[in-house]
Amino acid sequence: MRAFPPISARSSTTSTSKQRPTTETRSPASGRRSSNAERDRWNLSGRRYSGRIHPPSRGTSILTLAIDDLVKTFGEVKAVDHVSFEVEEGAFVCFLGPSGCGKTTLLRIIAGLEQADTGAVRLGGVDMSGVPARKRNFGVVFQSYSLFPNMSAQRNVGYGLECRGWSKSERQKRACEMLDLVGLADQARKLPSEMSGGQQQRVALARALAPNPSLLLLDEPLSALDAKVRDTLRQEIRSLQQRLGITTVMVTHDQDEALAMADTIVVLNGGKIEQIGHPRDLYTRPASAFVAGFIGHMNVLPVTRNGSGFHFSNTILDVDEADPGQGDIRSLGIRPEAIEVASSHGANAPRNVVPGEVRAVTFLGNLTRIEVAPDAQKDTVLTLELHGACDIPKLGDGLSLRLPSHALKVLP
Ligand SMILES: Nc1ncnc2c1ncn2[C@@H]1O[C@H](COP(=O)(O)OP(=O)(O)OP(=O)(O)O)[C@@H](O)[C@H]1O
Repeated sequence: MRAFPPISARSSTTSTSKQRPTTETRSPASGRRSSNAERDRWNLSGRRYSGRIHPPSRGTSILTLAIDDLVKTFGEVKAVDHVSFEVEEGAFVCFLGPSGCGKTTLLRIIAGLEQADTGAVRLGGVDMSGVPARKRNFGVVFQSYSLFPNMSAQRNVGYGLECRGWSKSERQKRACEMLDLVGLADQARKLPSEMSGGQQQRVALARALAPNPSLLLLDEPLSALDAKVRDTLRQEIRSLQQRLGITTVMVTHDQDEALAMADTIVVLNGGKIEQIGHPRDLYTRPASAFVAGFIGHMNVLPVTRNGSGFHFSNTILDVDEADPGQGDIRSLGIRPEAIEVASSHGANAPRNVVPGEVRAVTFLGNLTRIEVAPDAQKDTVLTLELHGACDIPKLGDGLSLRLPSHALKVLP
């Protein structure tokens, strides 16, 4: 696997190497390591691909995407508010955040479909500000597949190549290659109306990849699809992106999608970056209560603090976290899967044990989610998850919860 991280916050060290990063992938067929050329010949479903996908002709330079202090306002709304970061070539980056946080505006500025008020977008050190969208050689896939309804899948894929000067035979050959790549070789003559949503989005992806773009931009490409298709296509897009080594930026408001697909997630809130990091780091070390609540579920415990430690609901909580600091700490966080069931206790529960009452039990197949209202603080419901075959409590049961000191996080 390629060394990580592929993206760096502006303040961190940027890559100055001129060598293309080496990506090592294993052939799904043989399990052995593949060369770049070989890697190009698998299609979306991981099957051998019969044609040839030419890697983008970028020489040996690294095409780092640099977002430099971008600002975009619409009237009173600051959609993008001094955003800066860098994406190294070959990375898969997700913009994640609630509705209206500026994800799409940021992506559209990168694509050249929106003009920033100030700041710059650079690719491989070249300022793209004056370059119109159609000349940027970026592939873009939108939520609404945006296919021409009167054109076959093959013509849709080849369409963008015409204005790039490809001959008819080259276009046809390329379109067939690309449809093969996305597992639709046998659907080339179908109209979009004769295809499923998932197939149409594969055609849109094939069209975006056809001109060998230097950057792939995906704007909620899976949100119109049903859950099962979305899940399959999610894995296929990620696997294809890794095989082609194409730098990809995807907008999503679906945290599961971002966690499953991205090398790096940029969490946005109100036009600003809340945190940038590897999905695991965001989950285990959220930089703010906002990130903690947005990436997975986090139980937030309002606490007071005195000499003996943190106090929550008549319980003293020990926290391992190194030097939680002397600042004004008002809340601690703990993930549902980190909470354990303790043996029953009355009012004099030991440290880190919170007695309560079961308020909700939800069976979710592989796990059961339980909500517990602490006896001494009934308005702060704690959620925990029980896996496998274990005694599942019933509504109204008394249940004591252990909040391990190592799992409690100080929330800034
Ligand atoms: N063309 C526009 N004119 C006016 N306001 C706009 C325009 N485009 C976006 N906005 C505003 O800018 C802010 C950011 O919008 P944007 O579409 O980038 O958010 P988003 O995070 O992609 O949201 P969603 O997930 O709902 O698509 C919002 O307040 C939105 O209303």
